[in-house]
Amino acid sequence: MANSAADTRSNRAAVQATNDDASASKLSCVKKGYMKDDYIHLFVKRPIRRSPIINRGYFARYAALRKLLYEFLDCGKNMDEKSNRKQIVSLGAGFDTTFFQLQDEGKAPYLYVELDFKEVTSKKAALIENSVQLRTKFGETASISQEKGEVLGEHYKLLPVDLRDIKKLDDIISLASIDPKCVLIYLDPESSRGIVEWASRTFPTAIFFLYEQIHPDDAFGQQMIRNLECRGCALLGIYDSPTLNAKERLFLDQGWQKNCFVERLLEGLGIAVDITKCSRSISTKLLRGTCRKFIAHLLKPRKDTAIERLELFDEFEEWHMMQEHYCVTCAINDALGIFGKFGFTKDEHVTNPAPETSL
Ligand SMILES: C[S@@+](CC[C@H](N)C(=O)[O-])C[C@H]1O[C@@H](n2cnc3c(N)ncnc32)[C@H](O)[C@@H]1O
Repeated sequence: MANSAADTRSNRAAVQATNDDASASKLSCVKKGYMKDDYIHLFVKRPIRRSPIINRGYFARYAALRKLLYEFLDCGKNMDEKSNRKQIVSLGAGFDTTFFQLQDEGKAPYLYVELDFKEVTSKKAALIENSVQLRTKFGETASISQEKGEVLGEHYKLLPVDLRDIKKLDDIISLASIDPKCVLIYLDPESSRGIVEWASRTFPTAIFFLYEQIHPDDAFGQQMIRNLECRGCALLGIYDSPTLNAKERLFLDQGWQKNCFVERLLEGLGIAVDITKCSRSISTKLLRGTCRKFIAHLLKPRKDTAIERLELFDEFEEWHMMQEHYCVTCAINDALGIFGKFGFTKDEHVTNPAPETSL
């Protein structure tokens, strides 16, 4: 679809505003104790308290990405330092603070590149420039330009680009000095064939991580689409790959290697439950158990936070339905053979349990 036609259906400003929404939701989670982030408050003008179900949804997304991110950073540890230089490219990075957190944890990759619309990167560059806490993360030699919407440090780059402009993406790769060898790319919320194909062609040793919506056609899905359209953010890609299979095809057809996996988070973790197979009272009990296991899986090995005790929560059916409409795609190109069995570990299975199962 031509950019201008896509822009009419999915308003550019509204799409950019999803970033403010994401940042406010993250801050809400941080304030409730779901996760730690010492920086996100610097990017939020008006803090909002989100409902428990939204907090949990955000936390799940954060925890899933974090789990795979750490796994990626740990891959190839037996290689020499130079051949194992990891790079992360965040497509539609918004005001994400992962880079700052990884630095504090001593886990920052060799290069971290963030891309977004210029309107967003300019605001981010301004916020970085005006905060000592953020500015000092990039070293003495870094240059920050609000006007260009750029931050250029030795190990971090923030650059403006419209992701639909594939030719520009190639220019960005050379501008950011990205070595195509080993890269983690993640994208949300909108994917397109062009970007998936471009990434596969450009990076022979890479993992593409994508977290996004599926099943636009059932009642919950239709409501989800309506809500986003009302805000001017049509999910332009969802009808093109509305199911797990279609999502897998999208990546395989665009050249990603076969060991790509696409899963609903619950299935990825081996804790999916088919609630149509149990009575209502049992299903509530099961869903509560699934919810608990879901969080426990995502939190491993962090055992210090009992997420369940943070907020009163009893919307298990709605939570389950919501999770059924999001999936994680991890597409892998492994020319260097370093990713092995990359992915979620499925060590606990509760699929279609017998009705008498107690949790
Ligand atoms: C929901 S926000 C997510 C921000 C961040 N990744 C996070 O998790 O907090 C989506 C971001 O994608 C950006 N985005 C969407 N379409 C884009 C495009 N065509 N080019 C550049 N950025 C885009 C938006 O501006 C927005 O900042």
